[in-house]
Amino acid sequence: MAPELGSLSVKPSAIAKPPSRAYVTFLAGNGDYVKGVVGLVKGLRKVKSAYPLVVAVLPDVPLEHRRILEDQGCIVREIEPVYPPENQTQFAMAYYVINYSKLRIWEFVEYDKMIYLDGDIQVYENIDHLFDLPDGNFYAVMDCFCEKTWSHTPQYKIGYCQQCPEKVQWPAELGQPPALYFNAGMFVFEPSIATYHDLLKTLMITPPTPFAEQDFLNMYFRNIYKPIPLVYNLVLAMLWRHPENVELEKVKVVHYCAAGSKPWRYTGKEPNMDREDIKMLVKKWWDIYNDETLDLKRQQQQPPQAVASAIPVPADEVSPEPVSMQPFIEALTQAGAVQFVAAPSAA
Ligand SMILES: O=c1ccn([C@@H]2O[C@H](COP(=O)(O)OP(=O)(O)O)[C@@H](O)[C@H]2O)c(=O)[nH]1
Ligand SMILES: OC[C@H]1O[C@H](O[C@@H]2[C@@H](O)[C@H](O)[C@@H](O)[C@H](O)[C@@H]2O)[C@H](O)[C@@H](O)[C@H]1O
Ligand SMILES: [Mn+2]
Repeated sequence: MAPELGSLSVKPSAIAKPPSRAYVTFLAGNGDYVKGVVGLVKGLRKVKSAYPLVVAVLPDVPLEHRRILEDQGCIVREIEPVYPPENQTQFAMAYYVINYSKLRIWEFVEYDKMIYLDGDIQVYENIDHLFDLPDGNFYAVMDCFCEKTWSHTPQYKIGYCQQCPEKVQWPAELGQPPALYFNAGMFVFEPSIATYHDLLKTLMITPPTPFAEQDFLNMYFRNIYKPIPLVYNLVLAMLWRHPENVELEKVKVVHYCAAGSKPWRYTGKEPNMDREDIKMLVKKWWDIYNDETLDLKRQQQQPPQAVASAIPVPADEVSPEPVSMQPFIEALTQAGAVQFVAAPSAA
């Protein structure tokens, strides 16, 4: 029976709900990584990201730190730690054992899509367009195997790196070259309860390895991993290990993961830390961290019309141009296993 006009009702499922998206980071301990997260949320604000920053905090993150983050507009979510099975593994860094707790973010299913960023990452150009990448894949930037932290691996021992596979050929007697391997400091993913439970179940039967959850995530997502250009996660060691692959002026996201490069602990004494580009990137981080006009409280005190002028946003960052995803998507659909996903032209 045709419904009367007045009684027309639209099925809830017919009302398309806007996709729910957020950036997410991970914070553990009562130390100084909270500064990294404050810098990150201010950086996302400076590039006018349209999405919030969720912070997955372990129980040991003090209330004072949680308040600082909430005052900056972060959504603070407490998570329980995740530990790998009992093991004798020597992690590349002893504290890496706590990084398995990152796996809890797959449980944040109130979001359809999330971009994970380490707390030692800064976003210098808007990357919101990455949320429009096709669903069903795991997007991240390829890592580099040349730092001493990799000295336990066969690729390090023969001088092979995926960043320059033609420089030292992978010897046939070692079988297939290693699968493409991503840095787990930044990735685009879709939270899912089924994936979350399967991740934890798989973890319990997977012997831990030196790069902890990064190795585990590479193994787990190897069939749907799609490399994205390094402009989305500049692992600092690339500057001295593969300068030919880096166009610093095009880099959108910097990952302060090289030893001695955490801006809030920077002394300039460790190897490579006296480089001019490192000093410039550390200053760039501090400029945002110290910029009070980027503090949420300050912004809320000013009438909206004043806010736009209060933040001296460089011309190329003013209301970021919509980025066409087509080139990205075409590259993805054509990409076999190996090719990069080319950055969109306007990116
Ligand atoms: O004491 C710590 C160690 C790590 N982390 C979090 O875990 C991430 C991964 O650790 P880190 O970035 O130090 O690893 P790297 O990328 O330098 O290897 C950090 O960015 C933080 O988000 C933290 O909050 N507290
Ligand atoms: O727990 C393992 C960690 O492994 C990764 O860091 C490494 C990796 O990038 C190496 O390639 C570098 O040589 C090294 O300096 C750097 O610390 C992730 O950045 C981090 O989020 C986390 O997953
Ligand atoms: Mn990191």
